[in-house]
Amino acid sequence: MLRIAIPNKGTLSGPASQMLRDAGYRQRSDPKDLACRDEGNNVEFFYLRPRDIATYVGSGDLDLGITGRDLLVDSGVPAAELLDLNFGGATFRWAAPAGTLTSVDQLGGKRIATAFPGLVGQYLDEHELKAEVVRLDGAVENAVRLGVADLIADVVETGATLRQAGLVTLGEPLMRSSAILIGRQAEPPAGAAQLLRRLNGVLVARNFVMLAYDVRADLLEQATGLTPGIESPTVSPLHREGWVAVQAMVQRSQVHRVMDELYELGARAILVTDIANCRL
Ligand SMILES: Nc1ncnc2c1ncn2[C@@H]1O[C@H](COP(=O)(O)OP(=O)(O)OP(=O)(O)O)[C@@H](O)[C@H]1O
Ligand SMILES: O=P(O)(O)OC[C@H]1O[C@H](OP(=O)(O)OP(=O)(O)O)[C@H](O)[C@@H]1O
Ligand SMILES: [Mg+2]
Repeated sequence: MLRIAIPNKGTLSGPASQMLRDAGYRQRSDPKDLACRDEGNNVEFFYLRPRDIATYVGSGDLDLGITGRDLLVDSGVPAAELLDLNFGGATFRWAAPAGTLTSVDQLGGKRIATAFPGLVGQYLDEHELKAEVVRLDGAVENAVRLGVADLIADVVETGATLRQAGLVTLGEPLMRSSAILIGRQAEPPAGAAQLLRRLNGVLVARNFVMLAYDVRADLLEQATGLTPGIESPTVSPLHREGWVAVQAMVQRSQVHRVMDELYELGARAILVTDIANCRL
């Protein structure tokens, strides 16, 4: 039975369970449950702190896990990223009170508050900078005004927490994070192929829609140029002489532009449908 670690609390917890549900797996019904067996799919889920998940997967005690890329790097555990799950996106950034620091070259000798000392330490080593890392558990944005640090390094999603604390970001992000599926090594463990196929199916279903339209046959080349699909568009004859029906997958983020361009070309009956799931 495949044993998979997923976040029990926090930002990644709900979306991770939802993605697994969308992929056809059973999930806990009580948020206090710490494990859930899905006999039909031969999988058991263990609900753990996202920060601890790399430890269980890196040691080989669990086969796979869902955690944040920043948490994996921070842990220092040599586990491998198998798949970007495309939720829980955030950057990890330096921030300081406005008007104090202007460049990351000034980090040397400063006190840096963070809940990610591994990630920050790695950056400082790589850039041959010496600074004091003040390890905190959370609410890191308070550290500067309370006097324990000169700047912070923390997760930034909307930037609202930084603004409220009077902090501004400094330099480029240390990293861009999102939820990822991790394994002990780059080669997925035995029995993981079905899970990976299903998760990829959910990712594609979320990112693409199915577009269908009718177009004059002499405009088909131009129309399919706008909707090349993933492999190739499906073209079917229409009862109406000289017209064809086309179906193709289109990126959800592009669909309105593509519909406008198809309409201008002369396509009609342009319909968009959500894809519930797929295997490509
Ligand atoms: N707005 C956000 N706040 C915190 N973490 C976020 C946010 N958006 C994405 N993440 C990601 O979620 C992971 C942190 O999750 P974790 O559960 O450890 O903290 P949390 O969601 O802040 O919960 P808590 O602090 O209440 O324990 C990291 O990978 C981080 O990049
Ligand atoms: O850019 P934003 O959208 O404001 O989000 C980022 C903030 O949210 C998280 O804090 P959380 O609420 O989890 O509190 P914590 O610091 O105690 O973990 C994170 O640690 C940042 O402080
Ligand atoms: Mg938090």
